[in-house]
Amino acid sequence: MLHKAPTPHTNAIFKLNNVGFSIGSKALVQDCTFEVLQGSFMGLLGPNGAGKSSLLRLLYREKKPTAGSIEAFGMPLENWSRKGFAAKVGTVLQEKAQLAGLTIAQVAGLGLFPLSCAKQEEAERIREALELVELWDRRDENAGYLSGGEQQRLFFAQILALDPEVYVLDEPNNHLDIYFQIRLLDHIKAKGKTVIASFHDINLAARYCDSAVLMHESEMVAKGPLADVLSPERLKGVYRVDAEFANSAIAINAPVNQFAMR
Ligand SMILES: Nc1ncnc2c1ncn2[C@@H]1O[C@H](COP(=O)(O)OP(=O)(O)OP(=O)(O)O)[C@@H](O)[C@H]1O
Repeated sequence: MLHKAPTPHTNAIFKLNNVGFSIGSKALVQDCTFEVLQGSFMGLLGPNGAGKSSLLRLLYREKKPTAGSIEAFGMPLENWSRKGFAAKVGTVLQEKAQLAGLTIAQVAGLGLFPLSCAKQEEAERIREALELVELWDRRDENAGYLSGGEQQRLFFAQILALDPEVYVLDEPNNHLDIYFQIRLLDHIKAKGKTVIASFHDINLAARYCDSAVLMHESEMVAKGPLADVLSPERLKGVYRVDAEFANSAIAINAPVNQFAMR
């Protein structure tokens, strides 16, 4: 459990101070204290059910913390107007909206409302984003018929059309083939924007993240450079694998028998 006060940074985009989120008696997030610095690409790591999506939900304001506080751009998160916040912080989420009845181009433009830009600029943003995810030629098709990976590319197009200051990505590589995983995340990384993204693939995280927060059973158990966060002890205790993370890659020997660990 980490209870240290956050060190002051003038360029912190998000500042979390002992943040917690519970539903009834169940704690989904506990004692999270860290900062997301401007221009950093931060990975949110941890096994299934660790609390990664729940924490991201607090950052993009789908839920409110039940303990602690979050600041965004130097202001309490709850003080931001919906439109002001939506212009600065974009998301690609695990849960997918219902797309049936909307065209691919319409879905790509759904995130643009906070910009209030002219129709022509809107159209250009949508075109550029759909070309990038290679769905421009299919722009008039029903988005509801897209495959899982194609839908994920469309959600990338949505955030890329907006191109916010902060990208909040919940398992961005979900459903994507290896080409699009690399193409889309390379593109976002090259922008130099602030990114906080949850990952299951540690090697993919290593390619992009300059820092990481590791969660386990709803608590933050480590933060810092990825290589420090993913020590062999933590890989064993948190991920339950006998493995070593070195030279930006993970070498897994074997899963750890949880009964043998007790
Ligand atoms: N509405 C809810 N009510 C009760 N428990 C919930 C609710 N939503 C999530 N949980 C539980 O909270 C825990 C954390 O879930 P969360 O989705 O944040 O984990 P995660 O780290 O993103 O997992 P994964 O890697 O499997 O996507 C899980 O045990 C989940 O079952």
